[in-house]
Formats: sequence, structure tokens, C-alpha cells
Amino acid sequence: MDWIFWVIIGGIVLAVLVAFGSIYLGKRRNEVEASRTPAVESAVAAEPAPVEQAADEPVETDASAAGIAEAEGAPEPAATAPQAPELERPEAPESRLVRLRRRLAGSNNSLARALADLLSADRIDDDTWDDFEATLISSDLGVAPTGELVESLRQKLRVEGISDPGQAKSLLRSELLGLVDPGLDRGLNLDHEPGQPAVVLVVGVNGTGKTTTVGKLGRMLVADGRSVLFGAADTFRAAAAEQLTTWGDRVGVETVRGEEGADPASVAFAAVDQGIQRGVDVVLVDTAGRLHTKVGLMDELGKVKRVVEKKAPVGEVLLVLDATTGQNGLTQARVFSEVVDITGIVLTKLDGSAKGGIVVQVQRDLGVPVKFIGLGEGVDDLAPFDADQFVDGILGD
Ligand SMILES: Nc1nc2c(ncn2[C@@H]2O[C@H](COP(=O)(O)OP(=O)(O)OP(=O)(O)O)[C@@H](O)[C@H]2O)c(=O)[nH]1
Repeated sequence: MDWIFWVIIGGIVLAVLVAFGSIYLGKRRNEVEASRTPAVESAVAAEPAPVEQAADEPVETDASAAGIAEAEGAPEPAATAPQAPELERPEAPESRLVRLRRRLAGSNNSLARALADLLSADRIDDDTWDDFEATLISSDLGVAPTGELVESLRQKLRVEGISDPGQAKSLLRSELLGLVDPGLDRGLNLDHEPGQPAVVLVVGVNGTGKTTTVGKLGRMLVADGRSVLFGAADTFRAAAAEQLTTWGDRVGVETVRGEEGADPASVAFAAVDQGIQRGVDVVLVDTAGRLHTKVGLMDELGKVKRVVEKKAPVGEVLLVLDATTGQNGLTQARVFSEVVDITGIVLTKLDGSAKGGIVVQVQRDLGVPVKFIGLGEGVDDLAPFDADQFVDGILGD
């Protein structure tokens, strides 16, 4: 019987050991689980990283869209909407100056302020007129046109006894309008023979905004339903052709370019030749404008024009001038007009300049109309010049 007793005792001891063992093992497992959990959590937390990257992709698109929006001067470049197709839909040329007028007014409100000061003075004496005249001159209207305007305004205010600010402002408006000359033909000459494109040469000193203007103009012409080709005849600066090609990609226009340092005339020739073969409506040729010597410039631009005209007549030579350069810009303009027949002026950077009066001076000086104005760096920031809108803009209306 003894052995039965010992078997029972052994069984009890075994059962107790098994019970303790499983309690211990269960506890260990929990500890291991517990120590593992943070790692698993961090792994789970790490998982969204690729997802985040994937989610980042549209943000990258947004960034580029924002870049475009920023370049266009859109007020909220950080907008996160995916690239909207309308971003690339060109704006109708007619509505541009209306939209851009605020920018013009923002830059030129010194004129409106000077007029307000003039009219609010208790007594308009010589000093008051002198201040007003100084403001007109500082807006680059030029000494002679300013003298004419002030003289005429003084006389009319005196003769007609005008003291009402509204009436005085409309008088100033009509005087300014007379100086800007609304009667000038500001249309871009795009006449061309069948089988030949219209050719537009864009000239000017580097940095004035030539390439940008070619890009914006291409966009405007495309908006108008025309087929366009760019010619990168600024072969002097390596990046210039690249810059124009980028603009072309942006506005849906192909660019004909040559090797760096190639003869600008041969690139212009090739562009017009391509234009003929493809049957495009307009070839816009961007040129280099180093003001090294007048003779060098004459040789280069003269040659470009002569060579191109073996293929098709050049209908427009647009001179691009930076409005912020004032008298310097006028001096450059004179040099260019001596070497090539300018048919129109593009005044750029008027958005950052209180020098709207330069329009009057440059037209008088060169005897050619301002046809376009640049009011920003964006694709749609070029507007056909309209005398009425312009004067309203610089008067802050
Ligand atoms: N604010 C403003 N900037 C402009 C305007 N037009 C051009 N720009 C800027 O002026 C700078 C020079 O423009 P470009 O088009 O490169 O000038 P460019 O005459 O072709 O000069 P090169 O490329 O050196 O031959 C760029 O930063 C343009 O974005 C404008 O109407 N307003």
C-alpha cells in the first residue's frame, strides 16, 4: 500500500509543478508580448511612411502648380488643388489689361495722390503746381510733355474756373490721354503671304524681358487660335535657348534652336524655314541684344533680318524695354532704332514701376507705338496696350 501512497504524493507534486510552470510561462509570454509591442507599433507607425510618400506625390504636383501660380502672380500660390486644366487655358487678350490694371494703379498711385494734393490745397499757388510737376516728371513723363500738360491744365482750371476734384481729374485724364495718343495703330502686324508665316523679331538689351515676352506673346497668339513657332536666335547665352524652350513647353509652342554660339542668323533662318514647312501662322524670333558696339549690333540684327527675309518678310520688329530703367532705357531704345526699323515697343516691368509716363516719352522719341505692356512674370501678364485703360490705371481709377 506504501507504494500507492507515494504514487499519489508524486502525482500531487507533479500537478503543482505543472501548475506553477504554466503560470510562470504565461507570465513570461505576456512580458515578451509587452516588450514586443512598441516595436510592432513603431513598425506600424513606420508603414505610413511610404504611404505618406505616395500621398506626397500629388503635393509635388501641387508644388509645381504653385510655382506656376506664383509666377502668374496668383494671390494664393500655396493652393493645394491638383493642377487644374484651366491653369493652362490662356486668357483672352482683351480682358488682360482690365485684370492687370490694379497692378498698374498700385505702382503708379503717386500721380493720383499728387492730383488729390493739388486739388485739396486751400490755394493752388506756384509751389503746389511745382510739386505736381515734379511728380509727373518723376513718373518719367518727360520734361517737355510734363510742361505741356501742366500748362494746359493750369489754363483750363483757371479759364473754366474748375475747382471740383472730379472735374479736375477728368481734365487731367483727357490731357494724359492726349499725350498717350489713343489714335496710334497698336495692332501686331501678322499679315503674311500664303505659304509663309508672319515673322516677328523681338529685340532689346539682355535682361529687359525679351525671352519672357516671346513666351507670353506665344501664349497670347495661341489663345487667339494661331499656330506659332519660336526661334531661339539668342545663341550668345547658353541658358537663353533653354529658357525659351521651357517657355515653349509651358505655352504649347515648339522651339527651333541651334548650338551654343551658333550664328543667330542661321538659327532665325532655320526657324522661319521650319515655320514654312510646318505651315505655321507666326514665327517669333528671340534675339540677343548685347550692346557691345553699335556696329556689332547693327551687323548682328541687320544680318538676322536680311537672312530671314530670304524666306519670309519680317512684319514686326518689337523692341523690349524695361520700364524701370528710365532714361537708360530710352538711350538703349535710340541705339536699337538706329540699327533696325522698330515697328512697336513692349514695355516690361510696369508692375514694379511708378514710371508709367515712360510710355509717352518713348513713343515721342522713337515715333513708334507701345503695343504691349508687361505687368508681371507670369504667362498671362502681358497685355495689349490700350490708352484708355492705361491712363485709368496710372490715375488709380
Ligand atoms: N516684374 C516683371 N518681371 C519681368 C517682366 N518681364 C520679364 N520679367 C523678368 O525679368 C527677368 C529677365 O527676363 P528675360 O526674359 O530673361 O530677359 P531677356 O531680355 O530675355 O534677357 P536674356 O535672357 O539675358 O537675354 C526675368 O526674371 C523675368 O521674369 C514683367 O513684365 N514684370
